[in-house]
Amino acid sequence: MSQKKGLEGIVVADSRISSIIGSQLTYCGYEIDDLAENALFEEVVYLLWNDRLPNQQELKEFSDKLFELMNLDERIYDHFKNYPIESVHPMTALRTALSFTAHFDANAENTSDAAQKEKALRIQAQLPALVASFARVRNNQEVIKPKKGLSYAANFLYMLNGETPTDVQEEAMNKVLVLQADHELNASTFTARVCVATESDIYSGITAAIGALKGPLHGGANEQVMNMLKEVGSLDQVDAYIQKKIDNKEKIMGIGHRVYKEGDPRAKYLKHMSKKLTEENGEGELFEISKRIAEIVEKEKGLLPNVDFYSATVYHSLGISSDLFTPIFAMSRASGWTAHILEQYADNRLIRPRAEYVGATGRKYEAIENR
Ligand SMILES: CC(=O)SCCNC(=O)CCNC(=O)[C@H](O)C(C)(C)COP(=O)(O)OP(=O)(O)OC[C@H]1O[C@@H](n2cnc3c(N)ncnc32)[C@H](O)[C@@H]1OP(=O)(O)O
Ligand SMILES: O=C([O-])CC(=O)C(=O)O
Repeated sequence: MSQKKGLEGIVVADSRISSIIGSQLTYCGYEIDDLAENALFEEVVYLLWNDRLPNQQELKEFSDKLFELMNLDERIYDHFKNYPIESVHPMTALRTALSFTAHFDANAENTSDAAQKEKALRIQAQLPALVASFARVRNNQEVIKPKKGLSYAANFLYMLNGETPTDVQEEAMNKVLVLQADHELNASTFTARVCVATESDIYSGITAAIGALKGPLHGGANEQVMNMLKEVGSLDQVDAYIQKKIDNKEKIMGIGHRVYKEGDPRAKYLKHMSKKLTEENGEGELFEISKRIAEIVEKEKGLLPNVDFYSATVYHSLGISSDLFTPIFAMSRASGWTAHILEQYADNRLIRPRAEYVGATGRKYEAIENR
């Protein structure tokens, strides 16, 4: 296949934010394993935006500011009530809602460095509140405001469920957020960079990125993985189900990657977490089904699980509805999107590739009655 289809392997930017070499992923020079084991998601966001980890005082100020901005304008909570709620996918809702939040930001069009950073912070803070409040409004539940003193991960679960999460739940959510925060020039990040390279605003860049993440070949795969597991139903059905998909040349969701050919380094954490959490919930069979799917696809096609494969059962074990999986991915990836947008602004040039014309030539306009 020609490289130009899908821009495979084509380097189009210099970036200091994340790097993929073989199966090694780093954020600003820190290995993903180190950060997944030790870091709070807020620290990772700070790292991606400032190219260094915060000290204690900086982290406190940063977390306080995030908390402050998490409280949405009442009109934003209210606007969800005007959605034809039963039919709106949460990613569609998020795409609209994030765009709507720009209406409440007096600095939306301000292009100073300070204003751009402030907007990044505002977006990062508002996303969990948007996802959680949409989920509650569609279920006819009261919206829950963030609680002071909780981490970003815990506050999201609190706003979603109305209960402070257990340590195990908070740790799992934090880890998933850290693991998905950035990933070089994936499709949604590239989308964000293309958008703001026209000197458009950061809200437009993030709205465009949410749209790109939604697709099942990208972030939308996590929801499809859960649908597949439900469809398979039980361990004894896996082999026949997957063989049929392979025979029909259908893609198996959560498997394969454009860059990683020897395995996605994030998947091993998520696999481990999936095993632990599903067993604790008495749903160990879901993990066993996932593991068997991965074994068959590796044997038959030589393809390995990506970040979306085991994250599905991790989210499911946290009691999260499957159509919220991709919005949660967006909450995490917003940190990378905004980091890349700020990097693009700092050294911008319009992104405008070429296409090779392969269509008809030499046609002449013909009057409509003669066609
Ligand atoms: C956060 C993320 O975005 S991670 C990716 C999430 N997406 C998914 O999980 C969706 C399923 N996976 C896929 O569709 C692909 O592997 C992608 C989109 C991730 C990568 O795609 P590309 O690099 O473009 O690979 P491409 O789609 O060209 O596949 C190459 C070959 O492997 C096959 N293949 C790739 N992924 C899969 C899969 N999941 N199941 C079955 N076959 C697959 C293709 O059918 C193709 O086979 P062929 O050469 O016989 O036609
Ligand atoms: O990099 C990619 O193409 C997809 C991916 O894994 C991500 O966005 O995390």
